[in-house]
Amino acid sequence: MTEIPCVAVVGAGLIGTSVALALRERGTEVLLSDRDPATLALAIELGAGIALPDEPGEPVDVAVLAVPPAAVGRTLLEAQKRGLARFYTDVASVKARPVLDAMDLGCDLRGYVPGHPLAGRERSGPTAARADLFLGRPWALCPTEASGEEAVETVAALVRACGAEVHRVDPVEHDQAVALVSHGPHVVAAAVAARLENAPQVALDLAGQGVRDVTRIAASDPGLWVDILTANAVPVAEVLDAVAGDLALAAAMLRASSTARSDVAEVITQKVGDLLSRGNTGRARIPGKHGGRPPRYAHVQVVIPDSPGELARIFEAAGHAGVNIEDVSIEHSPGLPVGVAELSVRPEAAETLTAALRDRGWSVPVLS
Ligand SMILES: NC(=O)C1=CN([C@@H]2O[C@H](COP(=O)(O)OP(=O)(O)OC[C@H]3O[C@@H](n4cnc5c(N)ncnc54)[C@H](O)[C@@H]3O)[C@@H](O)[C@H]2O)C=CC1
Ligand SMILES: O=C(O)C(=O)Cc1ccc(O)cc1
Repeated sequence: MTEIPCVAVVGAGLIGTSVALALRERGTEVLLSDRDPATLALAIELGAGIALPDEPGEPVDVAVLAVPPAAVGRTLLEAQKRGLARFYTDVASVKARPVLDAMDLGCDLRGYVPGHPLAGRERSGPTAARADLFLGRPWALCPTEASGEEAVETVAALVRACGAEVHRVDPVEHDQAVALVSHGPHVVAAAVAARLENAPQVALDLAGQGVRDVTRIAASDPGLWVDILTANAVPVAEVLDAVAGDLALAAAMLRASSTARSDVAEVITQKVGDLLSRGNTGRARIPGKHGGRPPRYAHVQVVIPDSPGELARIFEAAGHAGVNIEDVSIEHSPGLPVGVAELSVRPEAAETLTAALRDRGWSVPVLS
């Protein structure tokens, strides 16, 4: 496997810091930069690497440009001007536009291998970064005709070092594909969530897991996403037109069914059923078990009363049991006297933690 001893990451946000943390775990030296000094300081504090010196030095093996799509071309040009790296890649969610920008700006394309990890989160910045973000996830590499073979091999080795799987795709084909599986769904999630903006409190109180699942990505940074969507405008518009067509038909059928004779209403609702069945088929085609992310942590769920200090007591109990809590999230429905804390721990510690919490009287459901 190609060795990558030293990498530079330009843009120390969610993706840049996650790449840096993943590579640090493998012993790679990482030099970080960000135009925002506070972001850079935070990424360094999190152990993602050290600051890239202002003065140019020896080129690193690979520079990862983890900036918004519209900034990729210029960032590549500046990095190449200072001789930052032997090879360059980016992580932008669109590929054709940054490649065109790089060409227009006169960048050297031989060492540049455009890339895109299909893994992310609805949060931005280094504090949301995770070393395991890319484990088992697809990562598109879209070499241009100018990309050299050594550049492609070295960037592919970096992707694998992050735990991801390389998929070589043409940039235009990539953009059409992600319009369907990422960018279109993002706008649909935002449109569903936007319905809740002025929703009555009673509706919000009744919100269950379904609406949370459908709208999770609607919590993402609008500024970044406007950049992504406008850089992939036509393919995304085509997906949205198709979704809008299905929705318009469903709405028309439902409205007609409410006033139609029962035999006609049955035919009409069948049309709605057809859409739901097509949805079942499409959903089943998404790679699941085999294409999914292998679990790194076990999750222990604890039912917690909504009272001050309860979470602190759980952490204390975990500490007494010698278990380190790697992550925690809390699911809480307003108005209910209890919530559920999900504690992420190393798999070998899950049993100890479960026993310790049950001993102290907490309810720890068995997870299937
Ligand atoms: N958010 C996600 O889930 C995913 C994002 N991406 C792509 O990764 C890239 C970065 O996105 P995130 O990490 O989510 O955003 P982020 O907002 O967390 O991080 C971007 C960082 O780049 C810095 N930056 C912006 N322009 C810069 C410049 N010219 N020079 C140096 N630093 C600069 C910002 O200060 C910020 O810290 C984008 O191109 C995005 O399309 C790819 C996969 C998933
Ligand atoms: O949060 C999620 O599940 C995502 O799917 C995030 C995401 C956002 C942008 C990308 O280009 C790729 C992945």
